[in-house]
Amino acid sequence: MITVKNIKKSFKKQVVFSNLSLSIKKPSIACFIGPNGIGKTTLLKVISGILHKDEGHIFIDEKEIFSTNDSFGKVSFFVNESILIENLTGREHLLLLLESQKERTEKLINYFQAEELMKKKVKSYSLGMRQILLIILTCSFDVPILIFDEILNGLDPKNRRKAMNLLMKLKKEKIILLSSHQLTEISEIADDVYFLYDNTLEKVEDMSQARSLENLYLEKTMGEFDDTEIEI
Ligand SMILES: Nc1ncnc2c1ncn2[C@@H]1O[C@H](COP(=O)(O)OP(=O)(O)OP(=O)(O)O)[C@@H](O)[C@H]1O
Repeated sequence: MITVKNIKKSFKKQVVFSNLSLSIKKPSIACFIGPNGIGKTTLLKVISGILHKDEGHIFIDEKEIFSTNDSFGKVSFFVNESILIENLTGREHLLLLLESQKERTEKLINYFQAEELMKKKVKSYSLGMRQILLIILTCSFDVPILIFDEILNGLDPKNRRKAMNLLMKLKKEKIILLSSHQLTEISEIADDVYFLYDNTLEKVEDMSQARSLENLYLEKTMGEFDDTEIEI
């Protein structure tokens, strides 16, 4: 269970968000959507304890989270590809994992048919290959909360479908937090969608009412929409 109460985060003078609250009580997929630069990644990092918040409270299973020390063993989050080490192979990254996670990891490698990928150095990886490694690393931890930032980015249709099926399976027993711009896929797998915009976190109450999540998104951000033709 995750409870977020009135959190605020700023970088120097820039307030990214303030007074945001959220409660997720049962295993499910919750996805954060919203414009570029609005604060989705920052919110995921704050919830996981990677970034310190300025104000407010975060509780995971009633334990207050101040840093990754508090979320350790409860949350798996590999932030994004910047965490990968270019001169190591995929397999060498897996050496960071505990012995108890190895069986799970091998199942994931097999699932993504990533045996060859694991032998290569990360510096030779494409965007999609990096994403697969991040998914394998994150899911190797059998913890109650998994967090993915833009997990579906760069995956080809087959691997995207595999990743979605994996999330659908894992959500039966875990809370999964995602950020994404892939609204069609998100409307297929997410139980709850939260729209981060204008310093509010609005839950999309009835996704069936919206003709599609994308239409809803465009309606909300229409004021910003500028269809001026480019002079080039
Ligand atoms: N380490 C940092 N130092 C200073 N500003 C930061 C830092 N990280 C993020 N920001 C700023 O915080 C704001 C939110 O960024 P964030 O990465 O959370 O957005 P996002 O919603 O995930 O965007 P996108 O959809 O483009 O990935 C942006 O204005 C960004 O420039």
